[in-house]
Amino acid sequence: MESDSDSDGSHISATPPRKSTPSPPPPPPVVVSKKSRIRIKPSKSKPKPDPSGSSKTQSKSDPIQQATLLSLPTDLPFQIRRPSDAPSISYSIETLPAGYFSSSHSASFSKIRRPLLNLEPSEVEQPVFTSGASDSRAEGADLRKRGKSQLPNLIGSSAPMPSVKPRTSGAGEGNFVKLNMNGKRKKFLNKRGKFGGKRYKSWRFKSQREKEEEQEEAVGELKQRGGCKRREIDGDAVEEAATAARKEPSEENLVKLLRLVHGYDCFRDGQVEAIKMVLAGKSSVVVLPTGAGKSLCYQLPAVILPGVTLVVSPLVALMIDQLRQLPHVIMGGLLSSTQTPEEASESLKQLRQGGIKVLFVSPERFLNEEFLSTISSLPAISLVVIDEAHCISEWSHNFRPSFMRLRASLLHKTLNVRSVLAMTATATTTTLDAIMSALDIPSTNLIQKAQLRDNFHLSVSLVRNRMKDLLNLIKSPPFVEVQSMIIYCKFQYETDQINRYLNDNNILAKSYHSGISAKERSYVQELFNSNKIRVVVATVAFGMGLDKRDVGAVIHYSLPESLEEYVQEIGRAGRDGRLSYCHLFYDDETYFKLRSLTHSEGVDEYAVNKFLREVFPADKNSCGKICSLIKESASRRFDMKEEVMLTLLTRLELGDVQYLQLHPQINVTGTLNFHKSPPPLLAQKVSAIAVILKRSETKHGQYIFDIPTVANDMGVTAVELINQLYDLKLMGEITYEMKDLAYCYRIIEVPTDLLSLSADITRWLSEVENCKVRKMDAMFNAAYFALNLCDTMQGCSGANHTPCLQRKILDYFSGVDNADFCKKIGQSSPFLRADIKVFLQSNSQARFTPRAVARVMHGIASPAYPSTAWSKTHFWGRYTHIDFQVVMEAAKEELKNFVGKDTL
Ligand SMILES: Nc1ncnc2c1ncn2[C@@H]1O[C@H](COP(=O)(O)OP(=O)(O)OP(=O)(O)O)[C@@H](O)[C@H]1O
Repeated sequence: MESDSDSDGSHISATPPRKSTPSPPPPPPVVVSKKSRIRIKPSKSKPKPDPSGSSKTQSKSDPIQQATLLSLPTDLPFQIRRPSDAPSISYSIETLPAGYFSSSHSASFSKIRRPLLNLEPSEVEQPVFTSGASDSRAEGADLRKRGKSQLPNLIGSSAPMPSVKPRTSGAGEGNFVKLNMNGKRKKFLNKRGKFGGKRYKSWRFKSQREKEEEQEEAVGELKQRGGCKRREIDGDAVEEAATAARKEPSEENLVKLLRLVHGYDCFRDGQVEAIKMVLAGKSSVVVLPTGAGKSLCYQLPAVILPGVTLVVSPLVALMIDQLRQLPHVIMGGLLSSTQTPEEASESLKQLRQGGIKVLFVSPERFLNEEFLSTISSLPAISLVVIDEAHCISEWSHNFRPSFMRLRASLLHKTLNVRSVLAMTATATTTTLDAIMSALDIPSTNLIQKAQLRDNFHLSVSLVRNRMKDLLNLIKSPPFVEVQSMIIYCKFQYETDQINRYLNDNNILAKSYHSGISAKERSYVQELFNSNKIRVVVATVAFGMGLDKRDVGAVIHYSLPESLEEYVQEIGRAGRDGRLSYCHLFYDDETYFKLRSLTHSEGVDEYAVNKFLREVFPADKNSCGKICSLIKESASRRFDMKEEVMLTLLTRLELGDVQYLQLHPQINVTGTLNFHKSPPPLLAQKVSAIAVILKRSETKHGQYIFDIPTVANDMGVTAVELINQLYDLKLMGEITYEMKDLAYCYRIIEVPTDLLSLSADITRWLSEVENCKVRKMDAMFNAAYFALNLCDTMQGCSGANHTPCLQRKILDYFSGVDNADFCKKIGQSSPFLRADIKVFLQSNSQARFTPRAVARVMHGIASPAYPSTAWSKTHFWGRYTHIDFQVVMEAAKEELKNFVGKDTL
């Protein structure tokens, strides 16, 4: 999810020849300027290159796309209406006829309304506040067409678990289109006539292009669902069964409800336990394997419990998928940063009015005052679900600082939440401890099953000629029989290369990574789901939450960064319970590169201290002030990735002492034009304008100002100021633009001893960095062990390494540390010091820290030393095989010796 290996690191080249090259340009000066925190002058923004590259042209001439579009049904069951006199908000609500469900206990069954959200599934929810003034929204996905498959219960032991069925050629059942349950044909009701199909309630004119995109997306959704019709649901029966289960949550009553709501016959392993725990109001952690059906553990309670269920998810795309997968009796909603403020307000309004039963939110929402006050004013939050709960822990493979906000104190005390359900498929014992302590969940409330399904056939091989090896693998049994497969790569450029290579070899494939547009990504997913392509070649960006049941194989073209990542990714295969094949290619070189990348977020005490000095102004009276840190420029100044800065700020907010309070990210540089009243006249009426006139610079008749500065003067929050400006804009008085996305915060307490605070934080960050390295080593060692050291008596044979890999994975999750048997990484090199010396001499105009030098030697780009400039040096990536700490130590020594240099 968060891993930058999707985008970073693709620059890493093989060790270049030793020859002298021209010196790269010096990095930006590493001088801290206080002015940089509050910027008045707008910086010239360069047009950004289209990350999708030529994807648009490509998709137009794409034969698969053309074929798909040509075969579109002409009688699609939806209409698109857009009145011309519409304000610029856009959402759509589906309303079932009143009385479709009669409910006495809550609004949840009275009608089913499904908001159509105008949003793009971006990779990660960004905690951003965007002004309505400058919004342009991507097209929405139709979230209503969610045909629910009715499938045999194939995974889990409480349910009848068939012996793992082998995958036969063409056995792909397709996704989502299973309609047969218990051998009986279920009735499906086409709601088209009844509900008038899809009704877009949209009050804004959209461009022709937008309309086309919207149609394509809706069609995609329909196709993704395989044109599946809805199951008829008897609302009264659901209501009756829910009431019975509320009164007596026996397994019998729960199964009755399960049949009605989900169409399944029995629960899978762990589900009943989890559901009973939730219904008893006990907070719990559920650790079940991928594809085991964790979502059902909150979906069914949501039908039974009277209040709202909040589901916190790390990815917007994941939230959208989960919203789609909600059973039809549950009214779902979503709050994400991709919505306009109006859309978000509409969701909150619906929430307040009882129109939403399950709300998907990003953890960043817990920064938003309006959201928090709405939540705390609700009569009842029955349940908060934390999906992918490992994100809470810095010891997981996917730590999200924003998840730190979800602590027991906030959830229980401030928001009065009844119980919390934390769910994950991949948590080590250390991660689990961290989750349980953050959420205050007793160990008795842990529901944990084996973290690996038993329908995987795992194999490993050493890379010789990677592309050819891959092709041979796909063309030989059992992979040649597999209808639907995913190939995971580390770098975006690899996915594109392999995609071309496979298509050249008559294998229908598409690549998927965060560098292509959201629209194209969902298009690829749609082609895959409808079995129009056989292979998706993807980075880590593809996968989480992906529930295509008939994926029969996952191939790792390069090593994952941790066993958690490996387990998550192979977990996309075999979700139909059949045997699925997972092959891993590995080699030392990739391991070295990836191990280097685990150091890309490391920082030194020096940088942390510099950061803290800028976060906390020298001004003694700064408590209570709103400050901001412009992300892009600060990232370069401190040579810190944006995520690292956010981690630091979150720690300053949520650590032992609360030094600051984070606010939503906003663009902090405003440029204002007056249109009706003369500025001084308007200033007499509106205090915001008076302050802006006082605090702004004028340039070409425009007023340029810093939003936090004006907000501080007015004694309001930045968001309140923006709302005032927005009102003036609607009145035609002004127009404005905002830029320079920044972290915003209010200072609560200025630390007295910055030095020791820096030392503490740095120690913590370096433990996190080491933890990542250990994860990488454990992954490599498991593969190495399977191939080289495995005791074949344990059941491994030939290409089958299932028994030993399974054991390694389970040991790893249960905390058995057996990763130390293979030490591939070098601890010394005779030429290292000499090379560093030459490097420093040939770049004498630049300033370095030991870490900056080690990064160059390891081929790791950083904000102040970008690969565009530094990968040209022939030392770039030359020492990936030597431990990063060893290189850093050597750099420290050389910097000390380097006469005339600031050794830092
Ligand atoms: N009791 C059940 N019987 C049959 N199918 C079930 C049952 N429970 C869940 N499923 C189905 O199993 C599939 C996987 O469920 P879900 O997406 O909740 O898995 P998950 O545990 O969240 O997996 P991941 O961690 O990989 O996201 C879904 O299609 C779901 O409908």
